[in-house]
Amino acid sequence: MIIDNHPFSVDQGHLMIGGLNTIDLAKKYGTPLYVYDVSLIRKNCRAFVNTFERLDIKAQVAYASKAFSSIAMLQVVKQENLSLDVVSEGELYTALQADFPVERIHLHGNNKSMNEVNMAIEHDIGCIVIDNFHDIALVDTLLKKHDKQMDVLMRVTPGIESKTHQYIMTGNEDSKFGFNLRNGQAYKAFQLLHNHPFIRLKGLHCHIGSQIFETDRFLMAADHLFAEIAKWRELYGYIPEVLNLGGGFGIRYTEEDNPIQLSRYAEALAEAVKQHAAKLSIPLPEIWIEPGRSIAGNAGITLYTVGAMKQIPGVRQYLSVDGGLTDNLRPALYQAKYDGVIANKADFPPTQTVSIAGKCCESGDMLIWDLPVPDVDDGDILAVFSTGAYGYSMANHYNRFPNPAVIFAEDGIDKLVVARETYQDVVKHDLSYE
Ligand SMILES: Cc1ncc(COP(=O)(O)O)c(C=O)c1O
Ligand SMILES: N[C@@H](CCCC[NH3+])C(=O)O
Repeated sequence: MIIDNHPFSVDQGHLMIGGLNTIDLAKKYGTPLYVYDVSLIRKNCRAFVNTFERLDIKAQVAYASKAFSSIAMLQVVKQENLSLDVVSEGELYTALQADFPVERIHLHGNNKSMNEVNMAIEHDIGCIVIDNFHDIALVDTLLKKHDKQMDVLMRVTPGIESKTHQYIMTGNEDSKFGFNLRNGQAYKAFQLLHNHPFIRLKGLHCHIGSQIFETDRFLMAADHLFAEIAKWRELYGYIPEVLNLGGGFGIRYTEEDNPIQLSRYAEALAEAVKQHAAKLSIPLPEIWIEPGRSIAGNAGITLYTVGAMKQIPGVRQYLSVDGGLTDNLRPALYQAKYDGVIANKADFPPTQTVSIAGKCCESGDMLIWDLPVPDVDDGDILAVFSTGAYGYSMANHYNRFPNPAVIFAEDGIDKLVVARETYQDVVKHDLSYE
């Protein structure tokens, strides 16, 4: 049985993932628990890689590790031959611990520190994405100090409002990211970077936002980028080797979402870049993309144990679980919607509508509003779907909750890949004042 397009089966009423029974996993590892179907992570990686291969286009698919970074995750991404986008020393450190090939790591960030850039240069990572004039000065100084050269991309802001939540738009005019194309900042930055003695400007980068369903805004971004490239080419003879069009490809969280197939994003971008390059009579640049959510999102679920239930007659039935905004901040931060199922009654017909509350001391700590469910008992297991991206990675310690464990499930084998935090972990940096 397929539930709402999520490729999870049901066996004797129990939700299965990666060939494993979610109820057994909840018993073995406790809840809340993040569980990933590793074969789905691999399938998502391959959807992009295979499309570019089929189109015979030189490309790099860089997993945006902010979506979910852990050593095991990056090892899977490495096995699938993807590249990697990191935005901090912590993400870069995790990549190094996973023994990720350094030449395929790209460093982002709108306020890179000296330590971050030093670490990137010392480890000879593949490329730094220059975001602003502060970055240019920093990278210039540190490359001189190390007496090294480095490939960079220049991140530009095309001034496009993507159709998504305001907090996750990044290509609009009023954005903290990148050099604005419209007001001439990008052109100024280009003049500093072009023919620089240590910095090799390999091309341009643009990321318009996250959880975007249509291709039209990506194509619009490509139009803006090529208009600028045409100018730089005419004035300086510049030809980009790489064009990075970012990530942001939308996924299904609930039935309201209608994402297109991942391969169609890749096809649309490839076609647009091909056409523009032909029009300018320049060689086809290598196409890089940076999917995060579309690699990890649908592959992950979170299991919770149901506890208190509160009925307010004529108003609402609250059903509280043992996690909440500490393991999934997205509903509280973006009013994000999720779908779920009572995992030990996965094929039971719904008899009521409930709202799933977290256990944090916040009225806004609601995971799902109005979920149809069968009769629910204390101790039932709730599975929330599509929590694989920006769930664990945005987990926090509000109310001093320890972070949950992460399990990888593949071909019927479960593997603990991030241990559950203990209360000792929670207080481990606290110092006494007695
Ligand atoms: C520069 C950059 N690249 C890639 C991503 C990944 O986005 P998504 O997870 O939506 O694919 C982000 C996040 O929005 C980003 O800021
Ligand atoms: N954290 C966001 C996406 C981050 C985008 C990164 N620039 C989300 O959960 O939707």
